[in-house]
Amino acid sequence: MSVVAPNLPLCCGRLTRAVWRGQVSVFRHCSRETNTAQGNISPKDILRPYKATGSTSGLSREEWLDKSKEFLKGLRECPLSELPDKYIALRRSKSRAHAPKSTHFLDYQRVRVVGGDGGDGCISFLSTFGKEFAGPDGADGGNGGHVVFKAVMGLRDLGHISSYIQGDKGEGGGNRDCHGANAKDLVIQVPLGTVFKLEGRVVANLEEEGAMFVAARGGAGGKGNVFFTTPVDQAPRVAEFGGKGESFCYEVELRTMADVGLIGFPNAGKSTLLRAISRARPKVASYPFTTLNPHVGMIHYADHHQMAVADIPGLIEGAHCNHGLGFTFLRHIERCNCLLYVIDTSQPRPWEQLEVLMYELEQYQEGLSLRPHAVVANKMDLPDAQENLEKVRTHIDLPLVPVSAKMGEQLVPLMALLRFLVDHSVTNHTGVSQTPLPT
Ligand SMILES: Nc1nc2c(ncn2[C@@H]2O[C@H](COP(=O)(O)OP(=O)(O)OP(=O)(O)O)[C@@H](O)[C@H]2O)c(=O)[nH]1
Ligand SMILES: [Mg+2]
Repeated sequence: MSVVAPNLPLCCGRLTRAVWRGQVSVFRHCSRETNTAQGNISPKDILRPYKATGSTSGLSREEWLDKSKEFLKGLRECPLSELPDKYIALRRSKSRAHAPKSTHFLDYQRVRVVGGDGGDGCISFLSTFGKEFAGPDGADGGNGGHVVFKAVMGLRDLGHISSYIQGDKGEGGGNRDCHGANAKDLVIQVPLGTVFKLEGRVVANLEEEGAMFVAARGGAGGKGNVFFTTPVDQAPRVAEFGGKGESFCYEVELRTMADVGLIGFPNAGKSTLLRAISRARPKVASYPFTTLNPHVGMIHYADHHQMAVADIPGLIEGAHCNHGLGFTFLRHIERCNCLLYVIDTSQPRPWEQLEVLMYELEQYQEGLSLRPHAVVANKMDLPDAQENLEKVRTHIDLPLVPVSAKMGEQLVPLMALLRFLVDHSVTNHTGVSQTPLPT
C-alpha cells in the first residue's frame, strides 16, 4: 500500500519563496587553534576513513558507509512507485496543532521521591452498656503508599513527571478495632528505557513493558494500644506514630531519546528540517541558538512504522569545553541511535562544519560520531549552494543528501535513507532483516 503519489516530489514544510538573506555564522568567530590543541586528534583526522570502534550497529564503519552509499545510489535509480512501503514516508495528514507554545522534549529530570507516611495507631478504651471498662480497642494505622515507576508503551518523554513526588499517607487507626486503610501505591508511568540513578549509580533500568521500580517505600502504620496489651498491663495508654516514608533524590533519564538526532551548527536549518519532515513545531529564526531544548518529531512510514527524529540545540566549535550552550546538552546526542549531520551548504567551505561537528562529538565521548550517520547538505535553494555541493562531495566520503528544508525539496530520498540507517542500527538488537531495494 502506497499513499504517496509516485514520481511526485514530496513537498513538506513551508513553501513560501521568500528571499532569504544570509546569516551570521557563529563558528567563524571561534578560535580553532585553542580547541584542537586540547585533543589528540585534529578535526581533519575525523573525516579520514579509519576502523570504527564504537558503532552501535555492530557493523564496522566501512561496512555501513558502503551499504548506505549503495542504498542512496539504488534510490536514485529506482522509481519512487517501486520503493518498498517501509521507505515511503507519509505526508502529514493532520495540520499542526494551534497550541500557543511548542513543547520541548524532556529526557532528564531530577526527582525527589518520598513514600507516604504510615497512619498513627489509636489509643482508645471500649465502654459498653453494662461494662464500663471493656478494655483497649485502639487499632493500628494503615501503611503509607509506595511510589512506584512503571514502564509503559506509548510514552516518549519525562515531561509529565514533577520534580517532587509524595506518596499517600496511610489512614490513622480508629476505636473499636477499626484498622486504618493502607494507602494506595502511587504508580507513575514512564517510557520504556527509563534509567534511575542514585548518586551517579544506576539503580533501575526499566527496559521491558510493565517493569516496575519501587522508588520509595511508604512507612508502616503505627500500632494501636490493643497491640501493647499484656497480662501485666491490661489498659496500655500507649500507641505508635506511623513510620516515615523513604525519601530519595533520583536522576531520571531516558536511555534513548530518538532514532535520529539532527546535529549541526546554529542556523544550519535543523529546526526547519524537522518542521518539514514531521508535525513538530520547533521555533525557526535567523539568529543562532534559537533552539535551546531538544524537540522530537515523528515520521510515519507507509508500513505503519514510526520514527522519532530529534532537533538538538546547535553545536559550535569548543562545545566540549563548555563553549556555546555548553556540554550538558551533548548528552542528548548520546541518546540518539543514528546521527544526521546538517550542514549549511550556502556557507563557504561547508565540509569544515562537518569536521568540527564530528570532532566535538569525539571529544565529548569517544566513538559517538561513529554511530550510523549521514550528511544533509541543506539550503540548496540559495546561490552558491550548488557550487559548494560539488566541493563538499570531493571532501566528504559519506552518504550525502542535498535538500532544501525551507522549500521542501528532496525530502523523500532523505526520509528513505533515515529509515535505512535506523533499520541498520537496530538490526543487531532485534534480528530484523533488511528489505532489499527492488532491482
Ligand atoms: N533559504 C533557505 N533558508 C533556510 C533553509 N533551512 C533553514 N533556513 C533558514 O535558516 C534560518 C535558521 O533556521 P533554523 O531552522 O532555525 O536553524 P537551526 O539549525 O534550528 O538553528 P538553531 O536552533 O539556532 O541551532 C532560518 O531563517 C530559516 O528560515 C533552507 O533550506 N533554505
Ligand atoms: Mg533550531
